[in-house]
Amino acid sequence: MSLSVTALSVEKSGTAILSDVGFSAPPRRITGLIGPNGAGKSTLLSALLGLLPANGHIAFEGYDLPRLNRRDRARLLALVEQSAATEERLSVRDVVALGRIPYEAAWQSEPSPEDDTIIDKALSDTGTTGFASRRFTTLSGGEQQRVHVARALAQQPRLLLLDEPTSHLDIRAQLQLLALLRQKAGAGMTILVALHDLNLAVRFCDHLVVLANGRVAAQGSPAEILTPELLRSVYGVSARLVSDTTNGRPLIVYDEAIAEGDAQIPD
Ligand SMILES: Nc1ncnc2c1ncn2[C@@H]1O[C@H](COP(=O)(O)OP(=O)(O)OP(=O)(O)O)[C@@H](O)[C@H]1O
Repeated sequence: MSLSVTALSVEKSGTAILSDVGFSAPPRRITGLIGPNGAGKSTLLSALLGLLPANGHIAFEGYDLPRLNRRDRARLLALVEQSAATEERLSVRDVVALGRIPYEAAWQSEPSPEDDTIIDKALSDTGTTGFASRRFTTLSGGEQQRVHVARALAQQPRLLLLDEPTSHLDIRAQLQLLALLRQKAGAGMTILVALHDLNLAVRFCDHLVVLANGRVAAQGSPAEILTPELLRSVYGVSARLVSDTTNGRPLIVYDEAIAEGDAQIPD
């Protein structure tokens, strides 16, 4: 069953940040959450994880997510945040092991042999095995980002949420991460990923949800919804879509930012 969000609203400091947001993310697929700066993508991901008070309905695989306790929710879904504070002294392996906390028995102080296998797999999937014994804070931004993905994978979620997971990655690491997400979706994970790179979104996502001004401006397959009109009205750019014969998906070629008054961002 899909992730289904209905009439979701979030306020911060008395300001409406998300209003009447409704969308679904198909199971075992990658859904891209796109939209300009400030559209509400991070707020939406935090609300799905239950980190913010929100009104509305969030259902996943028959569960009413806001009604689940923290531990059950953490076994069902994981979030890779844009930036996450991490305890200074932890090794990379310790950070990834945090993903196993929702499964720990009350008396358990060390990861079990089964946990160790899962942690090893998460490290190798993200190409971070070589850093395992390093102190996390000594890693570069891109290396840290991959470790945060490993921590979320170690959580073995059925629903994986990622907030701009490619922002610090070089192009090879970006392609590797998105290929890994495709593999995880193929193996049964439902994935919702906020992305700024629309060409990556077109190439790797099965479904897109476009946020603008805290509302859903469009949702559907990349080919259906990414039109020059949408790029103009939501992002304020003039752009063309050209066909890429290698994978049948279009490529976006950006021409220029249009004058602010010309963009018609939906209210
Ligand atoms: N405490 C607050 N009070 C008022 N507005 C806030 C508060 N916190 C966040 N906002 C606003 O909420 C909006 C949505 O922020 P959010 O971080 O969800 O956007 P985003 O789509 O993830 O942006 P980006 O692409 O820049 O990461 C922004 O305009 C932000 O300024």
